[in-house]
Amino acid sequence: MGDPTVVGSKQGTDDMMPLAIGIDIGTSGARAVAMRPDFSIAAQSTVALERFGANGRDPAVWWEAVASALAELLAGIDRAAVRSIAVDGTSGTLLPVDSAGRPQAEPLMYHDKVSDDTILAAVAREAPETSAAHGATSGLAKALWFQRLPGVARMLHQADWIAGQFSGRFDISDENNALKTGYDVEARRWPDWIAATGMRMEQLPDVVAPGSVTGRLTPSAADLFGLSPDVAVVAGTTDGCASFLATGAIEAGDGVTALGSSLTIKILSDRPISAPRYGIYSHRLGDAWLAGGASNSGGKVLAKHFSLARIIELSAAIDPMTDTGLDYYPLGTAGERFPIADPALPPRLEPRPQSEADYLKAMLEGIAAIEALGYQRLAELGAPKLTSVRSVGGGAANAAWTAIRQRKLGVDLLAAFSDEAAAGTARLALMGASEAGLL
Ligand SMILES: Nc1ncnc2c1ncn2[C@@H]1O[C@H](COP(=O)(O)OP(=O)(O)O)[C@@H](O)[C@H]1O
Ligand SMILES: O=C(CO)[C@H](O)[C@H](O)COP(=O)(O)O
Repeated sequence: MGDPTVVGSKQGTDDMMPLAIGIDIGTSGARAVAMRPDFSIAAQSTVALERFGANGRDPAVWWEAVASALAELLAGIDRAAVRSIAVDGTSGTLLPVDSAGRPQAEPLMYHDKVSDDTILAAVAREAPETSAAHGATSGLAKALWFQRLPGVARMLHQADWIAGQFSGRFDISDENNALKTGYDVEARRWPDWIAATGMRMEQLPDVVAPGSVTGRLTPSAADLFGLSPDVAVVAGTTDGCASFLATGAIEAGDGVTALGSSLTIKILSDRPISAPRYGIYSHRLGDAWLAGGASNSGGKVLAKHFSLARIIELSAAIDPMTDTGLDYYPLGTAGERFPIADPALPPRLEPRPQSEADYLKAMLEGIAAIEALGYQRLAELGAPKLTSVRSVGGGAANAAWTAIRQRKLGVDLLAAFSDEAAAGTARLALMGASEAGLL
């Protein structure tokens, strides 16, 4: 992916270097990053979804937020320098569209569950033990649910649909988004067992590697943003993979922990590791693999008990070098995906100490223990030895938590090149522009 140490963040229009744009459509908003070929960031922008209404599951709201973030980004750079655009989105969010890309139902978001027993039984029966398509939140379960609707031509992931607004293509996805919909990333095709679940194969999107060019801007998208119709649209990825790429981690054994609303960990591996019994799956990136999983623990649990201001205030009073010994497993509600896959796992947040700072500290310790267990499970299953961890997400800024994690993980915690998923996706946009000879 190039040398992540070549950095230098400069805002403005003072150079004529070509630019690639990465767009991240996430749980709370849309972000855009313009990146130069040396991976330095020329400009970035953020727009909250709520600016366009409270319904974060309305594709029209996603697009308004993306269009607004892109317009803001383009106002600060030379539009003629833009060569390519790629998009990442929440992993496992699916929507059914007609042949013109019009949504045929409200999307099912990444955390939505399909509760139809026939669908879940069909996937459980047909999917190989190692498939990431198992479970009620999988993309495949959602596709099987949606295919009952009339008028559906294709199932698209959130990132595919946004990219389609740029390219006019509503029939294509990337290997990372397709993983949880059952795509076989080792054989690089939709496997035959999917048809046996009852899925209409023609409704699944074509799949290409992240970073491949899928088309050019439509004349209307080019007009809307004042960009050349030669700008390449490049296959993107999931938000989790994009966050990994943004950090600049490139060596086998490099780990990345995302301390956002949830806790996601990934390690760069020379082989895929798949163990749905622990919620572990592997995304493919070229000939390397991002092995890991996502826990339901994380910042959302902290936010249930403390305001952000209180977290910051209390964290300053925490001594990270001692342990409370409370052994919490912080969850918002019962149910965990990784490193323990148990839909009924209860939260463990007792006994409650008198001091509020100790209560927060015990939660931070508990989340750090889940993170350490996650990396340990990956090692047990054959992942390379963990050599370092880079951190992204809101919790990465908490110094007391970082010190607690350092003790529990026992490896160097390194600075991330960027903690914006959009910067990881901009790297894919650069790959595509390079492939198309546009740099
Ligand atoms: N200083 C902090 N210490 C601990 N947690 C924090 C801190 N700042 C933010 N958070 C947590 O990070 C989460 C937001 O992180 P972010 O990466 O923006 O989330 P998202 O996954 O929704 O994109 C919130 O749930 C919040 O509780
Ligand atoms: O919880 C999520 C929603 O933001 C993440 O998308 C997800 O857990 C990470 O998935 P992946 O590893 O496939 O990128």
